Amino acid sequence: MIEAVGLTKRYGAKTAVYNLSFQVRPGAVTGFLGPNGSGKSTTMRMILGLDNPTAGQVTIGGHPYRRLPNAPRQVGALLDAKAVHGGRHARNHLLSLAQLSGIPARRVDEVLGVVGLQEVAKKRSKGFSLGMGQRLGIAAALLGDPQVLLFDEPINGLDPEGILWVRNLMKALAAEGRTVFVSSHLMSEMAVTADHLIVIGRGQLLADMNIRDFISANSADFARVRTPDSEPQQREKLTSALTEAGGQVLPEQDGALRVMGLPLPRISDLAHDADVRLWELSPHQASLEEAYMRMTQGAVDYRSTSDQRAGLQQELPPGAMPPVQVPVPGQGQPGWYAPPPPQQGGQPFAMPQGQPAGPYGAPAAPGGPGEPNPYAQAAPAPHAAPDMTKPEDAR
Ligand SMILES: Nc1ncnc2c1ncn2[C@@H]1O[C@H](COP(=O)(O)OP(=O)(O)OP(=O)(O)O)[C@@H](O)[C@H]1O
Repeated sequence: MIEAVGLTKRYGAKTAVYNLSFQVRPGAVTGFLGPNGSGKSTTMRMILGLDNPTAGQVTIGGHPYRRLPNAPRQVGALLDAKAVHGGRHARNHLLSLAQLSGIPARRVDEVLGVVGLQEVAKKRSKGFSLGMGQRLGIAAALLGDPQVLLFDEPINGLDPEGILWVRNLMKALAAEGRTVFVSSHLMSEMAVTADHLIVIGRGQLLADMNIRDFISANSADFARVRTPDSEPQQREKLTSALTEAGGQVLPEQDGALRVMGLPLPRISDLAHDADVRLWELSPHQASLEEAYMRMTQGAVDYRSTSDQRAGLQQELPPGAMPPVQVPVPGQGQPGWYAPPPPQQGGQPFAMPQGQPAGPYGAPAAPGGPGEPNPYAQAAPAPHAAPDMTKPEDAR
């Protein structure tokens, strides 16, 4: 198990991680999510003893990484797939790592088989594609057959087959009782890989919960309603009727309506009363991506603005209408993924039970690192898969 308590890291004036406390348990894939620059890599580096915490501590099996006996046999990690001596053959790279940790050479050939790089084992890694580099990094992580595995963005650059392979590998490792901690930005992938989620924003804990609970706590169920495409006035009429009845109505990109706050039979009755025909009326639950966007929208450091193409717009011919601006999720529309929170007038983020609220809904810092919270004034806010860890002939 990995356990962080009050973990804080500052780089000069920059607080990368603040008062982070969590546990990563064995036997599950734990996803580590957060916007760009939220402190995921810094946290992983501190877990692996590559950075010293400014305050707090993090242990693996009760010991800080640097005091773990024979750490490379207990903990494997993929942090930066590019951190490889490019002039070395893939096999030699793994051999040198194995020798440093007293791992027999035959294990190198095993892990090359597991990650599918046998054919290129004698090729220099500087000629490797991004995906091949990721596979080599994963091979290095598996070398010591460790009980604890950390992967920072393991599917970066992988093709669909590679992504599926990593997904099955993570699940298989967890099903063997290992601790698997994996960061990713690909929500659709996390939704099908992780059992548990730890979400951070601006270095602070936003959520630590089972993936199903996370989605239901951070998303409002809604109905998708569609009126005939050729009759926009029907859509407007229905929007007014639903809004008057207390529903919240948002346009979907494909012309349908997203309706919250009204049950499906009531929407049907209101449409009938307004003499509006429906082409679609369906229940919908938000995806992990939507739940995640809702939770992290107050903790994003880098936001895009819409491209005005100043001076580059072609003048419209006389009488021509400008094109209709279709809303694009995440672009200049902070509320797109974030309809009103499920709890009326409540805290927009799911809170770990029984903890007082800190900024962004993160737990406050009870007795934390003993310093003021640097963000206090900040912006508003398994079924067992086949054993993929062994070469096919050994399964
Ligand atoms: N060595 C360093 N010196 C100064 N600032 C740093 C250093 N390492 C990280 N930071 C800063 O700390 C913050 C957290 O960075 P970190 O790389 O941990 O985020 P991340 O969640 O892994 O981001 P991403 O998803 O983009 O990889 C960022 O603002 C980053 O600029």
